[in-house]
Amino acid sequence: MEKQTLSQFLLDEQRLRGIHDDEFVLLLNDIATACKSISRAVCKGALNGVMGSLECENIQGETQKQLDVITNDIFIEVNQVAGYYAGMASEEMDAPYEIPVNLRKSGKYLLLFDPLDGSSNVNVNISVGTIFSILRCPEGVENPKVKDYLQSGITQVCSGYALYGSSTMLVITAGFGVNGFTLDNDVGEFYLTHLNMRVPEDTHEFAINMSNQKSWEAPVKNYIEDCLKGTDGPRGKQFNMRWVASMVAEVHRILIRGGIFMYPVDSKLKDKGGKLRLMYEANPMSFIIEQAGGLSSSGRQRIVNIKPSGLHQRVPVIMGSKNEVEMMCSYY
Ligand SMILES: O=P(O)(O)OC[C@H]1O[C@](O)(COP(=O)(O)O)[C@@H](O)[C@@H]1O
Ligand SMILES: [Mg+2]
Ligand SMILES: [Mg+2]
Repeated sequence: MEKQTLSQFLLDEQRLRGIHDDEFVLLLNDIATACKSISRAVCKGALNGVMGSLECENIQGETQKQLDVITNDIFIEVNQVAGYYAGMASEEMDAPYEIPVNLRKSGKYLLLFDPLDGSSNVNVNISVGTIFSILRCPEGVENPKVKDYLQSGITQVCSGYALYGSSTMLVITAGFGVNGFTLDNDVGEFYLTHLNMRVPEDTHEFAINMSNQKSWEAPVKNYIEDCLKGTDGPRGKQFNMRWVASMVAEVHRILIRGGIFMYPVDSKLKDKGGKLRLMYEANPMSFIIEQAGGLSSSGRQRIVNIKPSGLHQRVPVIMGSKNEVEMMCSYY
């Protein structure tokens, strides 16, 4: 079988379907480059001396940067050079990052990202990832402010994630289905390995942090209770459970074999609105899941319809196999 690189795939889509402009193809290549670089940093693990989750001193007494910060810097550095973005916002930065004036060119887009998702897993060698979302910069805005980023998920031009697991994968959507690419480390290229990914409509596997059970809202409690009753309960089937504590790994599993992923609001999170961030996690992953035929909801509304009120806003998240998400939401 002929292997197709990410660039070849994007150029083919551009030529055959006329769906991307040159700038967009180049911009996705930069995202891929940043993810390759992060993959190297993550894979080096303790050899890089950056496994700690807090700033700490290495054996030479030098202050080490935590991997969250290193991956954030990589993402900015690689993606700002070409000048396609008017600005960037990250889970790791309080305020939007302003692109230096000498690097600003067309500046058509805004880039939002979670550079290291599942970071609590990094020093125990469990899969982590990077999540990104691309929005259009409002017309005529050269130096975007927070309000310019506060666009509903439905307006995303593109979103995706990189998963640093047993292999490194890049999974993207630009609103025309979802495609997955696997990094060939020998060549340093992402190759198309998962064409037109689809989430199976039914599942008997849920993912939720069960340790929060006593703090959940009634609909979540009732839904999980019914799942746990197995073949004798109202669902009439035995459920399996997974919890990696890396949203990227969880969503990837669901894309491959179906499932439902939930991080609902609970009494501990009520003041914050939820655990996961709308702009950096919930929206980009919802775009992917919906483009693959799944559903994504806060329990009360479609996530991509939420009008953001803040850059770091948090929301409840329920996403995955269509029929199971519909069933879960019916408990609300
Ligand atoms: O440790 P918990 O409460 O189970 O939370 C796990 C969730 O938190 C996250 O790790 C949050 O992401 P960050 O690591 O980017 O902060 C998700 O990936 C994951 O689903
Ligand atoms: Mg995250
Ligand atoms: Mg993170």
